[in-house]
Amino acid sequence: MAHIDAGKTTCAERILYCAGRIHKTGEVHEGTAVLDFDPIEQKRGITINAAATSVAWTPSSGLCPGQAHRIQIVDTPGHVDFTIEVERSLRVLDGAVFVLDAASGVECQSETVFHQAERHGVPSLAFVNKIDKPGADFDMCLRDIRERLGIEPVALHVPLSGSELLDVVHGVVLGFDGRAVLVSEMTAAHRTVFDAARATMMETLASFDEDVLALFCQGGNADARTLARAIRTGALKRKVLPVACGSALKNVGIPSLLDAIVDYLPSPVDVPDVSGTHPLHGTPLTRRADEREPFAALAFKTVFDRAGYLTYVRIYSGALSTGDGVRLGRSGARERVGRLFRPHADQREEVRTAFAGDIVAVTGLRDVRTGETLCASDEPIVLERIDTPAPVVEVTIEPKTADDRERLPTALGRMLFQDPSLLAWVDPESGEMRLAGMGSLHLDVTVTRLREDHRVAVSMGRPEVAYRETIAHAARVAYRHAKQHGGAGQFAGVTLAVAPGARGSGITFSDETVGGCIPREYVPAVEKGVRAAASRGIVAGYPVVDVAVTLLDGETHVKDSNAAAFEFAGSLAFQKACTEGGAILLEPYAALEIAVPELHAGDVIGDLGARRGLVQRLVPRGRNAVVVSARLPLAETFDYVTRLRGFTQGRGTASMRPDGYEVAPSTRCAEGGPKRTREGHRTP
Ligand SMILES: Nc1nc2c(ncn2[C@@H]2O[C@H](COP(=O)(O)OP(=O)(O)OP(=O)(O)O)[C@@H](O)[C@H]2O)c(=O)[nH]1
Repeated sequence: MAHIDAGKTTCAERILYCAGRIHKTGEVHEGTAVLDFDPIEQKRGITINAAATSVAWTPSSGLCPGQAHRIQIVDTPGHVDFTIEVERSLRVLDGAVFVLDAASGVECQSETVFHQAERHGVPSLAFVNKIDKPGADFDMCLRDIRERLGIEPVALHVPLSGSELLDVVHGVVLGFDGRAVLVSEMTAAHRTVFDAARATMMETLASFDEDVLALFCQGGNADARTLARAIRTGALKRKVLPVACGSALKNVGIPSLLDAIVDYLPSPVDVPDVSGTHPLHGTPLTRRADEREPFAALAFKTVFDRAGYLTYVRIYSGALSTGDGVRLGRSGARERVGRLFRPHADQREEVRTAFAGDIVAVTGLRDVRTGETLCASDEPIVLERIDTPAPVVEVTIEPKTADDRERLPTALGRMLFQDPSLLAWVDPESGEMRLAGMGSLHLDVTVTRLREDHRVAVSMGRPEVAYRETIAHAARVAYRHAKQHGGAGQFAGVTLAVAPGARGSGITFSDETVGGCIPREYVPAVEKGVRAAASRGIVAGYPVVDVAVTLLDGETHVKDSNAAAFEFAGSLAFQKACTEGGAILLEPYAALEIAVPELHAGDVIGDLGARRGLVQRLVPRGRNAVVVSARLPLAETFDYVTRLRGFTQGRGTASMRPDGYEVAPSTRCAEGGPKRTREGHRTP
């Protein structure tokens, strides 16, 4: 995982080469990388899909020399628009290699993905890539890791030149020639560098490892094994970040990176038991990564391919064989797996059985979406699902011909099934087809895919940001729903309080009723009604967020009250309360990082001011360059990169990520934002 262009794909290609999986390396910039196999990726020179593969690796040194290991690799995209690929990969991986560009250090998106890994409890290992590049600065990267990521780095290597590394754990010099590692003794000059790096390493490890601490206090030096063990403990507990370095392009440092993956990242058996819940009674359950345990796996990706749907699953416990029947964790539905494949980019190797720890692609599953649990029919479990980020940008799409119009629903249906960060709906007022995604690149790629993969040509309107709604102040309302003339009646009374919640808190619901004024079993129905109303919006049809809802009181009728009546009352009470609470529009914001030559910094800052941006930080980078960090409305970023290139003569680069919501200026609220209606437009 990494910021865009840090070198993930190049790194993964060299790993495949060094491990003997491929015999010739492909290049991203020539469109020949094995892992960027999709024609759209090759044309654009970026990764869009997370591609899975695996290699066999036998470390030559370290904690388990001579022991064969299998490393499963998922190469993720760096562009923020494809964040779902990172999210679903991190959800099922045991460790992450965090690739940095040695000349750029920790960039905006690197910070995001590192914290994403932290959120999933996934231990990381950093690889400072591109040490061959002019301006490469390994010490700056270590400083950035400490300051921006808030974790202590442990340098495993020190780059001696663009092609040689000093191995700080083993005290030798490493050179690289194709797949071979050339180990040589240190010279006197190397020794000075080594002593300083080793002392720093000992000091860092002594902060949590007793053995290293004892040696450190006596002024002694630890042997390589003691150090490696301490680094492993620190890395798995996420107390330190081991940092390897090299140049993927020049094939420097890759075998050492593979050794470090084996030594410092967890294997499936090191990962704590995977936890889930019983689908019926919700009781917590755990499973060990053991093939004798009942089968449990998580589907993390589905790809539509010539042979139908191909579902990628990570097996957590037990084993899965061709033709096995499986239960879907949530719905309890049964499906039968067809064939099993070990993926290698767009190639696959068929296997009969896969075990705990494996990542395999299976055919035959028709209704399995991202985040669905597959389990043994007699030992059901539901594993934690995969979070889907909310789309922030929308467009109108228009099929070009009658033929395209006819084929669009099927094609779009398949794309929505594969990509949970995409939404599509028909605007009930205008009858237009709307598409929402993570950014303009995401939508652009979707439209290209519709044309190239599904032969459906559509034109795309101007991208617009996806607004949200919230309330300005607290309110309290009582609502009574009574329909009691003739036949079966409907009665429910609900008193709700709404209050503005913290940004990013979504809708929180708490029940403070006493004395059984609303029977226990109807409280979830009230909550369901509230959430449904929130998703429909109050002022302009955008989802309502950041509201704390409290159920205070209610009324029940012995005969005429039921869940449907309470759901309806909850929904209406919430709508009324939000209207009284002054519903307002929120617009999405972006965090932006702009690297420019110093002489253009003034222009950049002036332009940001004109776009309602707030400059947060100005940090010098290398010689004569600065990095400007700013926050501005997402709507102001659509043509930013083109404009920036214009006024910096192509020398400025910018990267951004969505960064929450802020109240939209009142003029926009008065306009009601883009035209929306209330009913059901958000259903995919
Ligand atoms: N000088 C130098 N260039 C490199 C190195 N590694 C990769 N590159 C170049 O950097 C560019 C980006 O490399 P990729 O491997 O596509 O980077 P990525 O992180 O996979 O990119 P995305 O997946 O699109 O985010 C390509 O032009 C590579 O040739 C390196 O070690 N040194």
